[in-house]
Amino acid sequence: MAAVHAVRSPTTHLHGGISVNLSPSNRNPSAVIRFGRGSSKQNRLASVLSASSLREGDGHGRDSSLRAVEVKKILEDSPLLPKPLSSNQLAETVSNGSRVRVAYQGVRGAYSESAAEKAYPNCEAVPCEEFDTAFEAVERWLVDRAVLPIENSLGGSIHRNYDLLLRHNLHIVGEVKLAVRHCLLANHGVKLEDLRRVLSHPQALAQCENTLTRLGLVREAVDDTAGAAKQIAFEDLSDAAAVASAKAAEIYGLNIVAEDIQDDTDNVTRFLMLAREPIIPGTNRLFKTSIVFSLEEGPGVLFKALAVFALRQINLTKIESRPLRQNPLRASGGLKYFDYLFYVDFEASMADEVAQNALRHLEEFATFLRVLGSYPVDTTML
Ligand SMILES: O=C(O)C(=O)C[C@]1(C(=O)O)C=C[C@@H](O)C=C1
Repeated sequence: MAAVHAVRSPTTHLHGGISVNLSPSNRNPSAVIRFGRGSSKQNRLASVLSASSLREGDGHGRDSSLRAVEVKKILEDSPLLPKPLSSNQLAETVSNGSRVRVAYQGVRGAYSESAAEKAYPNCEAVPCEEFDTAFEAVERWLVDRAVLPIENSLGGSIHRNYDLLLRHNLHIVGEVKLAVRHCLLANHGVKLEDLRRVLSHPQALAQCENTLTRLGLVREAVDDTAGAAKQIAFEDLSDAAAVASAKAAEIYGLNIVAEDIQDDTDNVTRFLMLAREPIIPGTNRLFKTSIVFSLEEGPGVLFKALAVFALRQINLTKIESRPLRQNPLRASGGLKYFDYLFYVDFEASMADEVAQNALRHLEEFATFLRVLGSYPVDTTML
């Protein structure tokens, strides 16, 4: 593989984007939560209720039953009262009914922006500089949701997001799969043979390994694919191209020099939808559950852990191990072992008794276990 240089993209902060100062003193949820004046419905309710309390004592007459009907109607219509939750709705709307604000990593034209729009049609997609920032933006109520990549069919896992899932307290409320079709973008007038360098997100560079090697281009890693396109355009580079989407070409006024340059036509990235609250798992559609656990050291312990699913015919769709950072090495019998966290996705809803039994069984020998979310499977790519 040709050399990869780490280069930070120029100004990855676009208008409307988030670059939060993450110091604790900056916790100010009032920046996004507004408490408006009472609505006309509230005022109507208040006057009906005060009229009824003023006339307490005559509460069995015709007047009072009319008032009861009126109060019931106002309450039913009121946006202030929580509506019964349905597991389908929970992933898609915010409680005040306004447009969902969804954080993603990158700048406009990034694949993550398209994933956010696929996950929450009609949302306001909010660009963030880092994955970490997107997590924090949800936690601090600056946005309602985050949509972040977790794995790609060619490049594998996005390890950073596995680690952040554990460090933060968000819940997985859904997944979305996006077909990723990479283009080689350059300034107008620049031909394929003029190119010496290629800029992109490391995952995107890895997904186009064969084409980039064939073209003999030196890889330069930047924060996101669209950021690479932006840099090519803003610096008017004539020896460099970006691996990015056709949408990025349109936004930054670049020419598509080559299309579908990924190593396989089936290039799919899976993104997680994250929220402050979990959704209530259902059994009305295909659900998946994501968990993370750690185990004691010993022969066959991982085999036993995975057997709790096999015994119950539960299909595993993903397993990933990551070093346990706070405690990466464990000493036992004079030896030092690496300590791991295991992330497992399985095809069952936490509403299913069989899934609950499997986790109860796993708890018997896991040293730590957390359910990251139980959410509907994205079946659009099946
Ligand atoms: O750089 C982008 O456009 C992104 O959205 C990031 C990202 C990733 O992190 O995997 C997302 C989808 C593609 O797999 C390539 C890059």
